[in-house]
Amino acid sequence: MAKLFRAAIMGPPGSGKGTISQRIAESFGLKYLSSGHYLRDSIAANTEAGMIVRPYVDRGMLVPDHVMTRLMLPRLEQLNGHSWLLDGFPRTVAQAQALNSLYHIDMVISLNIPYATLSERLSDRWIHPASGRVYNMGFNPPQVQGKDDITGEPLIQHDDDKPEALMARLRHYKDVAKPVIDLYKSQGVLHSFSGTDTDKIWPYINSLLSTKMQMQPSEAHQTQTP
Ligand SMILES: Nc1ncnc2c1ncn2[C@@H]1O[C@H](COP(=O)(O)OP(=O)(O)OP(=O)(O)O)[C@@H](O)[C@H]1O
Ligand SMILES: O=c1ccn([C@@H]2O[C@H](COP(=O)(O)OP(=O)(O)O)[C@@H](O)[C@H]2O)c(=O)[nH]1
Repeated sequence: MAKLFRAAIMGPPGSGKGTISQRIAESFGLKYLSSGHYLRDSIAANTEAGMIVRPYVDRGMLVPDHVMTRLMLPRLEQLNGHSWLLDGFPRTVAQAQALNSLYHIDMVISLNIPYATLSERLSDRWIHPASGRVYNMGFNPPQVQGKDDITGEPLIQHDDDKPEALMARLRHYKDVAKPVIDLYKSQGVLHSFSGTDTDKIWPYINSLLSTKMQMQPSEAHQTQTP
């Protein structure tokens, strides 16, 4: 049976998590689970989960840990038997501890990108809400302006990508993420990447993943494989 690989990607808004995750999922066949996409989809579909999280997401506040873990852990259970990559979860130490109690995390990728780059990217970020595909008018523009390449559906911008909201989100990210990053560092699974361009960072992530995915211990040695 194929060896399973479990990873998470962290970084401030606009650091390229979604862009890099898309490449990792395509190149290495990992299932991609983004907490932000999942919550936004749930809100759009008016599900019970969506109604619970809406007040937080609308205000750009973190959803409480117990709600988040209750929503995300069953999603991971559905990925039983697959390698996966998480984006946006875990966001806090409590979430990381809940995840750690069930799964061995093989790798955490942390992205360090200068503020000016984040701000410039996000002011020009366009999203296809149904799939989460991201575009940027300079970096990876859609083939037809304002339309998703695959479905032709309209692209949208998030209100909280505007510079004023971004500054607050970044400050908040730093406070909350630091202890999570420290936790994964102490577990020896953290890999940090700095730079202003995903295309320059990507070859390093690609080669690291190629090496690590070959070096996986047998499943018998993993802490748990639910
Ligand atoms: N792990 C989490 N814990 C708590 N709340 C979360 C979590 N993941 C997502 N959320 C909620 O969903 C919202 C959107 O999540 P998302 O990951 O898209 O955040 P974001 O800051 O917009 O990210 P980015 O711009 O990097 O894609 C957050 O503002 C928050 O309300
Ligand atoms: O080197 C890069 C990487 C990403 N982007 C764009 O920057 C925005 C933020 O990227 P992403 O959504 O992947 O970041 P996240 O918020 O998920 O970390 C998107 O419009 C990307 O198309 C960019 O212009 N240059």
